[in-house]
Amino acid sequence: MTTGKFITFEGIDGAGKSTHLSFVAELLRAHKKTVVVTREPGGTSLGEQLREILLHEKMHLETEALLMFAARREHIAQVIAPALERGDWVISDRFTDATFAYQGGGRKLERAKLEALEQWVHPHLQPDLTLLFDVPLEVARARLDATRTLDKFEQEKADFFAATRAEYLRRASEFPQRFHVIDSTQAISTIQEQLRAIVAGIDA
Ligand SMILES: Nc1ncnc2c1ncn2[C@@H]1O[C@H](COP(=O)(O)OP(=O)(O)O)[C@@H](O)[C@H]1O
Ligand SMILES: Cc1cn([C@H]2C[C@H](O)[C@@H](COP(=O)(O)OP(=O)(O)O)O2)c(=O)[nH]c1=O
Repeated sequence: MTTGKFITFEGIDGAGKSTHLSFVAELLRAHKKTVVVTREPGGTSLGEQLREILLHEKMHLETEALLMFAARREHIAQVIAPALERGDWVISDRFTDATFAYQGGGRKLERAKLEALEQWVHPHLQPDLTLLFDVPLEVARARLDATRTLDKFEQEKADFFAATRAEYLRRASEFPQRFHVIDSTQAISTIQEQLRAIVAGIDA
């Protein structure tokens, strides 16, 4: 049976990943794929309720990591795994790399604890492709300030985002076969051309 492919979008807040999500979904639809677009934390009714809590309430660092993985467990069971089994393609706005980057890099939770949760929640599932939208912190911050009211994570300071970005880049070099790092300071149209080539490659 053909199974679909699993694509994740990652980057620090304001890097520009949401800007490119629907573009990639449309590219895949043009390649005759059935595409499911979803997000984390969220993607299910329970997950969206957990998202509200995660984005707005202060909590212990480990509670935050556990709730991210609890929402993810539900997301995989209800949305991601069934879609891939049907042969659909899944695009998720963030997945487990975000927990390593934000709770691990940004908040300094030990990597071994996150690896244990990852092994528990999805021992056999990894994205086929992870698009990491990378920008310097000042660029991300300026984009956020220009556009929206900031949630709990977006209000964090520069050193938090520096550590989050560094952990994303470290993971990109640890898993080069699935990561594509995109220089998100480039013009949107230039990035779209790169995405077109990447999507053509993964569908080959
Ligand atoms: N390459 C780019 N050049 C200039 N502005 C951009 C670029 N990518 C995104 N933006 C703008 O930056 C802001 C944040 O982008 P968004 O996609 O919401 O970021 P994210 O989802 O990564 O937090 C938006 O106003 C968007 O239009
Ligand atoms: C999935 C995930 C997200 N997050 C954070 C990153 C973001 O600041 C926030 C929500 O992500 P996101 O949906 O990218 O926010 P927005 O729609 O405002 O661009 O949750 C974590 O800290 N850990 C995780 O595992």
